Amino acid sequence: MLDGIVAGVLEDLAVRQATTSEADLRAALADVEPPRDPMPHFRGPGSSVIAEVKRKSPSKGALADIPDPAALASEYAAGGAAAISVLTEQRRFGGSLDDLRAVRATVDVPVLRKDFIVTEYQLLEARAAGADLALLMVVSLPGERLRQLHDYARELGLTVLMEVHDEAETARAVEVGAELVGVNARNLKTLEVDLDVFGRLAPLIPDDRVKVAESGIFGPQDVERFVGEGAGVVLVGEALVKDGAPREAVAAMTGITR
Ligand SMILES: O=C(O)c1ccccc1NCC(=O)[C@H](O)[C@H](O)COP(=O)(O)O
Repeated sequence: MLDGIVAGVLEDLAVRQATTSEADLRAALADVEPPRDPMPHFRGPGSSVIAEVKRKSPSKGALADIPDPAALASEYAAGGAAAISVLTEQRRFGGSLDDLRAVRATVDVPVLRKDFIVTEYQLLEARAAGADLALLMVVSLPGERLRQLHDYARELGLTVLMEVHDEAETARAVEVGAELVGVNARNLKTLEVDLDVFGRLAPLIPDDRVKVAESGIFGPQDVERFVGEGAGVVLVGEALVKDGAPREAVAAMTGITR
């Protein structure tokens, strides 16, 4: 599954690279607002929510139309979301960098580019589109590539959300110095969701890092569980895009303490 997604991402990337050079993106950086730092909020008391704009997914198919991603993001922000995640992958998730631009221009909170990032170009593209954070998935970045992309993202001023799903990936994320470590309950190879993964991996992440619980979160009771296991932040997609009252749904998951 993951290999297929990344192959499609690389094909689409080649098309964009043919029309927009790295030099063009670098020039565009001059006109972009400076990055917003999510870490002070993430380190504050109680649970922070990263609320996701997600139209469809390989595991669940169509989730929500979302004709106006900026309007949905505004509702999330009004509910107290600490950051907005925008899935920019097009083929499987129906997202785009235009979604990210629209969201970033509308909300005041930091915005995450959620995509399958395996090249420096994609990081440059993210920042040029206004992203404040970028996702790096340890599983997709072998050897030195993880450190190289992490360091490059930091040079661009991006906060890295480094995603792991097992013990070996967690050790690599910690070793690289990731400040924000996301434990994805979803196995991206099988798409199975196992909510016990966070409790298993969280003790392997030093307490000076911020721990993010990702995927399969459907309400405050799930957030309470993950906060109890050490999460400072939860990342929620499906439950929020399908909720008729996203502002209230975010508010109910925000500020939960141990
Ligand atoms: O969501 C999927 O089916 C998926 C499949 C393959 C790779 C990534 C996938 N999702 C990305 C995410 O990590 C989630 O969108 C995010 O954690 C929110 O999950 P959820 O709250 O369960 O929608």
